[in-house]
Amino acid sequence: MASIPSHGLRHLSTTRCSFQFHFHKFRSSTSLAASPSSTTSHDDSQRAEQHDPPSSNGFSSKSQSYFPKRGQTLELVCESLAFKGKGLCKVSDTGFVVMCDRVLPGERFVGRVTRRKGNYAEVTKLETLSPHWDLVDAPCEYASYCGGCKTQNLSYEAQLRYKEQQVHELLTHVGKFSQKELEFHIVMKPIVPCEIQFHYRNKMEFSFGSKRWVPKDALKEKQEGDEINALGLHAPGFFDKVLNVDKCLLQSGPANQVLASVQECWRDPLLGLSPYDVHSHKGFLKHLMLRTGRDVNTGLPELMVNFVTSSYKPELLMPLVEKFSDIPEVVSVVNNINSSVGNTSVGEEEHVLYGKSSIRESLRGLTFQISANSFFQTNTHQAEVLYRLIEECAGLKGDGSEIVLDLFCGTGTIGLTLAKRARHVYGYEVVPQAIKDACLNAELNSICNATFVQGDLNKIDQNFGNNFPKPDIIISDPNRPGMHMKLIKFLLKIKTPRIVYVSCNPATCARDLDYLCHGVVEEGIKGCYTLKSLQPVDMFPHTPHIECVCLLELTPDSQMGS
Ligand SMILES: C[S@@+](CC[C@H](N)C(=O)[O-])C[C@H]1O[C@@H](n2cnc3c(N)ncnc32)[C@H](O)[C@@H]1O
Repeated sequence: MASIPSHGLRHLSTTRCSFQFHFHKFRSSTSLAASPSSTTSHDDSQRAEQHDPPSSNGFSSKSQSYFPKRGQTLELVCESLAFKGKGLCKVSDTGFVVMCDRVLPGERFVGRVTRRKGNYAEVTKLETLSPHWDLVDAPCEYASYCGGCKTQNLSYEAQLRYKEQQVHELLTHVGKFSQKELEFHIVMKPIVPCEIQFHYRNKMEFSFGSKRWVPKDALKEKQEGDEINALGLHAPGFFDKVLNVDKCLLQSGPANQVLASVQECWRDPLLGLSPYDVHSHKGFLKHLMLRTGRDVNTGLPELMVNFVTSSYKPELLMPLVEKFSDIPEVVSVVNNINSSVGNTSVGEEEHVLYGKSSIRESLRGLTFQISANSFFQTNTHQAEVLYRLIEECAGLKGDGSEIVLDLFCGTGTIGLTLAKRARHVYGYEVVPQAIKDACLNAELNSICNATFVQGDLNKIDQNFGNNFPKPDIIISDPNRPGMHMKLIKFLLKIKTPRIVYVSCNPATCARDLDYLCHGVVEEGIKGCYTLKSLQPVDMFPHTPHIECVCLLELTPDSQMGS
């Protein structure tokens, strides 16, 4: 990711196109001292992020007087899946809540208490005594220890059921919505499944590592002379250990072909390649990023291969490139140079080694250009579904009279898909490169009624809103921490007729919906929106992630005084 500027919104002078891009500047508050509101926001965000089970979640006074000791072993049954896909269990007799990674509902197991966290404890699974309900065979050989797909051996129907249940519980406990407000399946809709449950990811990033992580079960099979370095995915909880992976069932077929051909040869001593070591900071190869797009004319897949290395030595990479050059889908090979000790995939320079510098993808009838580091929805198939839902919720009249404010706009994809029915779209985003891409995407699709502004939405002040007309519809699509209290207060003040809140974290989503609908009680600020619908969408099968599209409308009485 590009570095996030530490101050407020800035001008971008790029006006590559003859379009009407005005790069406004809105003043940001310079004082970042924690105000009561920001403290509230932060505390709540932490609670919502961690999803500490609140007291209304079945915690009896009996359970509060009991606390298991660190190191103690307990026999437990997983009751349901909670936030981040952790199994929620209760200690028999006391009802005390413990959370455990990698256990699934119905599974009886022995766990060891590892740490206390607020009013619950975390345990690590030692042994399964009897398996969970809805057991299926996980098709991927790495599923039981790779950090990516935690629920591959849970039937897909059960995965959906638990995701839906989780959203409902968060809305009740964190969002404080009553059953009446939620009117289950009227306001809160059944989750939209993903039709494609494998090969849905258009981007995967593999790491090269000098320390191969071998799961305990596989240790006994380990042979003398086994490789110690690896190309694959980081072992859960380790920044320096890599699980060697020959293929990943979440990425496309051509991407797996490239991964296999790199795996076949990168360790050949004749090539002189070495994995980067995160401790000694020596070595050359850092990451292999594979992105799959589409030739928008033929509809056929096209692939970008991005090698992230610690220095620029193309002569070392070219023999690798030759190994997969016969894969027809590969249309672009780039090399990002990241010479810093940090291990991110964004380089300070980028060189094209073969073919084009970017690939393309189409979404909702528009064409988007994707370069190595630009943000694009990771599941293209389901993004089509998600964006259709957003469009439906936005409910634009289509007569070109309405103003859309697209907050956290990334590369402008949501705003641009709405632009043809709007008078004007204003997009706000913190990453400068994303703003550049948004302008480029507008140009590519001949969209002239869009303005993209770079700036930090966590640092807005009372002047925010002075540089654009009052919006008729606001789209807000923040990343996992949700919206800052300053933005919540702006939304409560501006009283826009409709907000479409798109969230990738149901915990912070529930918190923000509570503020918008019920108010910021600690500060005596009233809520002014009504939750009209909340639609969970499964964008990432086999993982704990849940996306939600929420429609909020201004509560009729609140319009007065706006
Ligand atoms: C979930 S993505 C949504 C992107 C876009 N709406 C889309 O659908 O492709 C969240 C976006 O918010 C941006 N972002 C994160 N924090 C921000 C902040 N404080 N101010 C403005 N933008 C921010 C991220 O860079 C990212 O592009």
